[in-house]
Amino acid sequence: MTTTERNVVLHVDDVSKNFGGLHALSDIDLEVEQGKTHAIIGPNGAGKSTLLNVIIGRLAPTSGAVVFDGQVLTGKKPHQINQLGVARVFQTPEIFPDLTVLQNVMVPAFAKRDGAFRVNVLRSVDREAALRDEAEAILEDVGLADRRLSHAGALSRGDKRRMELAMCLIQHPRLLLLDEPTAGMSRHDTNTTIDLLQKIKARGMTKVIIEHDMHVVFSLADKISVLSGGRIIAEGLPDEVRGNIKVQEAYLGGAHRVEAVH
Ligand SMILES: Nc1ncnc2c1ncn2[C@@H]1O[C@H](COP(=O)(O)OP(=O)(O)OP(=O)(O)O)[C@@H](O)[C@H]1O
Repeated sequence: MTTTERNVVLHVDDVSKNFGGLHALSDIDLEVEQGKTHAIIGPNGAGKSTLLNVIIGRLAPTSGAVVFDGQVLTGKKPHQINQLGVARVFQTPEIFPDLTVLQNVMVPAFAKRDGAFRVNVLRSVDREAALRDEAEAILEDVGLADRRLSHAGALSRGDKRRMELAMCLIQHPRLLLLDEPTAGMSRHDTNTTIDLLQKIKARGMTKVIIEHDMHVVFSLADKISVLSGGRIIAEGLPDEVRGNIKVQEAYLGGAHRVEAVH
């Protein structure tokens, strides 16, 4: 089947990234289909965050290119890539600690609309009742409605991550990149986030997710790519990857089975 028939929206084309003499990524090819959730797993230091940072323009690849929906992202700045409909949730949430939770969620919507953060953004925030209604609905979705008037800096780590997810969702991204979205969350909050991400999937949003928690991976992923030592060593449907002996060996040194990681 050709990539057009499969409706591939994100192509990572032969990407390598060196840090000095370290080959963090070598010859990475990845295809992500419209509306699917593609998980990237692998041991610590495998190159997962580096790959995500190359996709969003935070790092320039040493060679190769990233193409989203027919547009070459490589060489564009992160905010330009964001304008094309690509949003991301980082391992360490990037938030405005002195603003309220509600204001934090509204700011990215203005940034997307205006192309950049404006000095008068807070004045605009007050005028935009419709946007506030949407932000409140999204906060309801992520389970933070009752914290909407709290200062963002006062939130727990898990709540900050949910707020950052809300900051992404209000941009209505076509591609959402998630770097360990449930890190720091309790099992209950993790399951709530899985439910939310499944709901988003039902709306057709394409997602790339980096995750160590195999419960999250196997709950959400349509396809899994396994990175080890900067190379993709296996790729396929969750059941194919689960049973792949190379993955068992590389991912866990052969000590455990992938499905045993919780
Ligand atoms: N800015 C940098 N400068 C030098 N080396 C780096 C840089 N960023 C990452 N590396 C190295 O590149 C390799 C891949 O790192 P990366 O953070 O992408 O791995 P990862 O799979 O995301 O790991 P983890 O699961 O621990 O987050 C590691 O050896 C790391 O030390």
